[in-house]
Amino acid sequence: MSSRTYADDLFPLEVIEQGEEQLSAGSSSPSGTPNSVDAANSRIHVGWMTTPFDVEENLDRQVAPYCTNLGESKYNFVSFPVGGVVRAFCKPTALSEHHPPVIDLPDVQLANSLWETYINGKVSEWIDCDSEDLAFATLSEENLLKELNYVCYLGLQTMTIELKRVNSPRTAAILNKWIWTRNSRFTVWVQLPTCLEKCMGFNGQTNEKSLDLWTIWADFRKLCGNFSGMYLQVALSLSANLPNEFTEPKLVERWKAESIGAFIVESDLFITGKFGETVLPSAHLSLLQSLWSSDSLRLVLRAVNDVFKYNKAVKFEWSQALRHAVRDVLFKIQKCSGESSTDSAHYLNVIEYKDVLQAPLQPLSENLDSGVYNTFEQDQTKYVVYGEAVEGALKDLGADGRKSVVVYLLGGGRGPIGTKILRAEKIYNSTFRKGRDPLKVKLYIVEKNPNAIVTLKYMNVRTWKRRVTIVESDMRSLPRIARDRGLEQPDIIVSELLGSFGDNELSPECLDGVTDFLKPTTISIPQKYTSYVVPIMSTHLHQTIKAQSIPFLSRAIPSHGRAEPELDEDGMWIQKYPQGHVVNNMDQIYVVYLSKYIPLFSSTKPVFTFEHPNFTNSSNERSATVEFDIDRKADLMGFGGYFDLQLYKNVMLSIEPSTHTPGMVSWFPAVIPLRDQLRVGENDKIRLKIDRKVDAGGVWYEWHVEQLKPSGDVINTPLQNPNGQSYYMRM
Ligand SMILES: C[S@@+](CC[C@H](N)C(=O)[O-])C[C@H]1O[C@@H](n2cnc3c(N)ncnc32)[C@H](O)[C@@H]1O
Repeated sequence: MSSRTYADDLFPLEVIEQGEEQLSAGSSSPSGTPNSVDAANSRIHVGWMTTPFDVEENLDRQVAPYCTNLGESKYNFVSFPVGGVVRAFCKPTALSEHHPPVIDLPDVQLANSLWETYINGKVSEWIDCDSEDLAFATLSEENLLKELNYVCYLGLQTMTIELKRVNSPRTAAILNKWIWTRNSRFTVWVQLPTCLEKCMGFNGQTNEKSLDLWTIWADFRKLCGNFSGMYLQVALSLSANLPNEFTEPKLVERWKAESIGAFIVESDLFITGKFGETVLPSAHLSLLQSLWSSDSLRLVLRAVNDVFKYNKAVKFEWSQALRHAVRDVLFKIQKCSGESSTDSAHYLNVIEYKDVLQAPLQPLSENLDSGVYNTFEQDQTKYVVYGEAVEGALKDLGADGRKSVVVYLLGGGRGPIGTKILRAEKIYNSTFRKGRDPLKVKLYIVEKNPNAIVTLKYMNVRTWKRRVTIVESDMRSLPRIARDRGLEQPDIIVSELLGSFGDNELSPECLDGVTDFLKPTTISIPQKYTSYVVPIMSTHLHQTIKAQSIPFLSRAIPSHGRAEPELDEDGMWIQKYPQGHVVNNMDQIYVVYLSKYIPLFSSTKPVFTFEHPNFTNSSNERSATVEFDIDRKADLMGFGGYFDLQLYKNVMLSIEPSTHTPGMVSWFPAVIPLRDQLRVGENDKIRLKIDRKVDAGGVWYEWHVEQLKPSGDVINTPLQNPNGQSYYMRM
């Protein structure tokens, strides 16, 4: 017995090497680097779609040698009819008395693991559940179910079904029921042409003028209940003529917010490049490259004639041309964006957080743990800029020659900003006092987390030479404590109590609590912060938020809403969700390192602004209406939320995309979801109406969207998070 495996037999490692050099022409990547030809061969998976041109006698029983042949031409998998080629390619007209050939693709010809890994099951071409011929539609439905069952029987991981029509409600109904109710998971690739003329039912009438392929797909996935993009994906089949929606960037972009599983490329698309190599035309190449978001996407070659049936070399050229088209894409994106290049980003490994939902911290009502503080502290950028702000304030105050400045750090955590304040004193003295009459900073650190106080005391002895007065207290009690203990009033208060949406960690409420203790001249660092929003599209995020569920043993973990867990009649603790779990999921604000999304407007717009000190004691309740013009058909999932922070004068920190502080990873964007995706159209106006409400126990946002159609029609989405039932920031 040799040590060869089944897989080696099917897809041998020995491959035809001619053409490699030619294919690499123009590439600067040395062989052996992550994007070398060899690496690309194993990293980028190209499949072969079986068509009637492949059919040979007994092919349905010769799957193993057939795959081996394709493996020699560097195809990693095959999209093969799940019922076999005899059944798949029979003409609908030839279906004698509505009896199609039976499924006849014996399983034992391949090991189970090979079906799983190497075969994508293709639904028979003649199946058309939405045919106008109702008897044929019914026959198709029955047979689609048989093939879905056979996909499960073979244990395939992926299958492909072609979307043939502008409207496919019956096909969607079958799939919708299947994916939601069957306890067998495989990924469905919905094959969609990139030209409307290929869709049955399209006749170019005026009422279809606004129809596009994105809408056909978006309607179909909606009919499938927007099932998880892990299991329901679109496979774009690139056609020779690409309509506007696949060339105009703002329309192409929408696909970045969808779950794409594969690209199907027809063999007649290839042209000869300037070195005589096989390449894709530039429009197709740029479409493919702009949507190539991950090397786990699949490419599938579909031959459109049998001219090259026995020509392995040409098949090989096609597969390599496809790999070549995308092999450097991610490498270049990472290089351009400098992703993960900063020390902070590297340490935090931000890439791992892509599209992961995080609940915003509530550092006021909950005590942070050491690990969370440690994570904050990796982002040196934030602390450096805080240090610069304090230097600016010391310079201004110190200009009158005073000998001391009283600084309170409010919410000190483990003290990193304290260290920056003392360093600012040193820098100020060496720059402006030159060793004469040095300015002394009297530093107080106020912190309400008793655990962090342990660290602060340790830091005081070890690092700050006992220069710091540590006050273990909620800062809102500081005026009273200061009176009792005779503490001096601050010249400067420094705090960092900000969340991804600015005020959502209750900085305004905390800082208002110390106002009585301030001098009229006290400087607050920060002086001001503003939140911003932009409408976003992301089917993936919508699905992810909706799909969150609570395991039994977590049933009493407190929600983020107003209600608290209670002891149930059965003696077990439980957190109740009278509003329903899905509403609870959708009515919260999340923190997300956004990746699979697109903004639907060119810039953000401001929402709420807070200034400190708030000597006039003005209310922290807010109400804002933020309006955006929509320039394309899209599904609005909600809003990306950001903030910027004016620390002192022109010293700023920002996560607002156009002014983002370089290298700072302390805050990922906030996401304010809508309960359902809202279909918006070109020239619609959407208005986010958002309130910040405050009561004795806490703060919450309520929001909804008003959609104004060009016709004058107005659609209102339901009010979200009424009374803070799902998201309530406790004081
Ligand atoms: C976001 S953390 C920042 C910690 C630290 N300044 C840093 O930048 O690493 C906010 C800190 O403020 C503390 N905090 C929040 N509200 C407070 C309050 N009302 N009084 C005192 N400390 C508070 C929290 O316990 C936490 O340590």
